[in-house]
Amino acid sequence: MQDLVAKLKEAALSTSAVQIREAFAADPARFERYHAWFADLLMDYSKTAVNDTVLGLLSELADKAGVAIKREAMFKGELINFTENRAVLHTALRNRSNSSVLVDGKDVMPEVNAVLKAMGEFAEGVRSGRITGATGKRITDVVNIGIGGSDLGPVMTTLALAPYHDGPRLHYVSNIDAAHIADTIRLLDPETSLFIIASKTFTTIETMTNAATARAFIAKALGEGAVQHHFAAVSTALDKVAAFGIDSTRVFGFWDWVGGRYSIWSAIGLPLMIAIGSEDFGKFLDGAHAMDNHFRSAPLNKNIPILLGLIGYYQRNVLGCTSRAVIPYDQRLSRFPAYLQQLDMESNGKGVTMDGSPVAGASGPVVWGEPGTNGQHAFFQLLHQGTDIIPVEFVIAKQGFEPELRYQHELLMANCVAQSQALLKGRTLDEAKAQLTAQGWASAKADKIAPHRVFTGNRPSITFVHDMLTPFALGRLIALYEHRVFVEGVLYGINSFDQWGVELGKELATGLLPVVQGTKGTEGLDSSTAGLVAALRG
Ligand SMILES: O=P(O)(O)OC[C@H]1O[C@](O)(CO)[C@@H](O)[C@@H]1O
Repeated sequence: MQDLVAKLKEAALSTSAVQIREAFAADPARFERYHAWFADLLMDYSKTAVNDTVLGLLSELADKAGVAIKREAMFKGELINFTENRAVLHTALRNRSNSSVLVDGKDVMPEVNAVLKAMGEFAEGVRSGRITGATGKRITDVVNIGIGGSDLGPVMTTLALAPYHDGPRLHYVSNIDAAHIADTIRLLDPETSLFIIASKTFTTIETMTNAATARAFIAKALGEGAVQHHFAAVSTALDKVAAFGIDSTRVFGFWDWVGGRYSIWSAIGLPLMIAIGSEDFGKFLDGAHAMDNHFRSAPLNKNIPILLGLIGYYQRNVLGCTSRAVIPYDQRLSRFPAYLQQLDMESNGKGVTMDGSPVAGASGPVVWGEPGTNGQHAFFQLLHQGTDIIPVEFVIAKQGFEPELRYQHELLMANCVAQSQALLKGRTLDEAKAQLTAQGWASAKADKIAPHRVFTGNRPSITFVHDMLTPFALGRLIALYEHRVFVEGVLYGINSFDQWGVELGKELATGLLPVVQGTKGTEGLDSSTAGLVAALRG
């Protein structure tokens, strides 16, 4: 592996000697060579610093790291999350072919289908008004209480699919900060509210605490007996859900082989299903399944998740880019970057390889972003003229859902393409001077100001274009990014499916609670921690 990385570093020197902008000048058909289609989804990666040598070496690296073998191991339910002794089978949740998927010799598909059916019945019952609150009133507001993977997926997808939202209003409460639940409850009529407690483990302190607050809200307003009518739960820990007092007919299970950040396809997707209906939720699963099939079968040079993973790895580990920005030119994808932060950074933010030795180079980058065009008026300055090179990934649809406002969509598209063009092209000192002189500036003044108006250009971006942000397209897009994270994880040689890095803070918070409450002293704490606790206690 390391010899290939060294060769890639050499190749990268020659590529950057060529520069992306010059590569376009030298090869007018560059786009033809460096783009891929999957149905209506286009990936344009011609504006990245790759050439055939780099792609050839990356493909060798993928072979050597065993991307194809490990991909099959994942789809077949092998225990690839070895630190937790678990299979990784979010793909089974959207296995629309229904072919059997074995875990420990047992086909998981009958259970997957049974939960999906139960979710559908419940969701349609709430949507139609057949399932009501304790006083017989129709449910108008559904509140999902969960955090991390039990929140980000449903929140992000509910916003993304707003044009399909014809069920009750959805609210999401995640933060332990009382402000979150208080501000939500203030909007609710208890008689017409349904709470879904979503937690894989059913132990997460934020979720359990917010759930208790919600329970008290219902019990106080409608009596203890009403609780069963106003709560449902999604979890793998059915015993703990029963102890909370949620009726077993309103509990939707999933399995330890579904990672939290990969769980939107499971019963964790229940709020989305209530919002858009089971039929459109099925189309969302169809889209992800289509991407799974593409990932499994397309040749490497046409395989969009593999290409995205290879280029992501190259930018991070060979070119040394420490972060990447994902900029959807789609307001409804406003939470997509936040969703990707958990997906990518909780998966690939690791320091040791599978055998426990330190990662040789870098592992996953910082992932961040905001929708365009808003980002243009905030942080794009740094993307264009800052000293760090930050690869950008743009996502845009050919059509919006507002045909009567087509002009606005045209402006959105023009801006998206213009940003990738500006990152590539830049503006030289001579061009900046010429522009100022043409505007009538005196030569000395133009000389002084021109350097501030120079854009280095040659800044990489990938652009995804699809027809429209339908449930199918959204499922496909999320699955695409899941598989890119998988590919990069294999190249880094790490386990992308555990998350031990979140444990220490949780443990320490538990220990600090009595100190913050004042029932335990600050002895033994470092002076900063003790000082902060003292300041907070006042
Ligand atoms: O669904 P749970 O068990 O409440 O966990 C919530 C989130 O907490 C984490 O374990 C990290 O703190 C995530 O991986 C997970 O998505």
